[in-house]
Amino acid sequence: MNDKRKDYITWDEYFMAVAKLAGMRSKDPNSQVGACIVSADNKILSMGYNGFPMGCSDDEFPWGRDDEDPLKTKYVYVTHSELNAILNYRGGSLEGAKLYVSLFPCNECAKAIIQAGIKTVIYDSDKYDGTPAVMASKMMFQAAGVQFKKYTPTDRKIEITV
Ligand SMILES: O=c1[nH]c(=O)n([C@H]2C[C@H](O)[C@@H](COP(=O)(O)O)O2)cc1CO
Ligand SMILES: [Zn+2]
Repeated sequence: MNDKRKDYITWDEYFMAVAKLAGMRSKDPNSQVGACIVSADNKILSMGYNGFPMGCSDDEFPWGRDDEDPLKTKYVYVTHSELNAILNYRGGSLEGAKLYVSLFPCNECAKAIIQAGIKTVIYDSDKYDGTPAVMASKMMFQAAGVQFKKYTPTDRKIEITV
């Protein structure tokens, strides 16, 4: 029994699973998004999920998507998972870091990702591909030299009992 075990999870599986675990904290009834920021040498630096800013109650602010009054929708209040992960990092620079995220970043998050110095984005769902927000993100990432690559799912099911 000198050999190491063989069925350990890969770095990509680990960090995407951590991103999705963070997303499980989201109160959004429609899209739960999680993000995990990792250093170039594979150390987790920060995590985040989509939610309302501190002091803005999950029970009082609206979670709806459609209303003629934009103030009655979540969109004007919610902080995206990627921005939360960037803002949750209190350790200094994110230059050269990688971001794992369960949904392709919108244009506002893309701006923050670029300005934070994050150089690689690994995403899972791209369900808003083709929308102006995602098209703008992709254009900005390309212009700024941020690599983005789709996470390749494996057939491994990661289950945790807590
Ligand atoms: O990059 C993202 N990161 C992120 O956290 N979100 C959040 C904002 C909202 O709470 C939710 C999107 O809501 P919906 O799919 O119902 O439009 O996901 C949305 C995006 C992209 O749209
Ligand atoms: Zn966003």
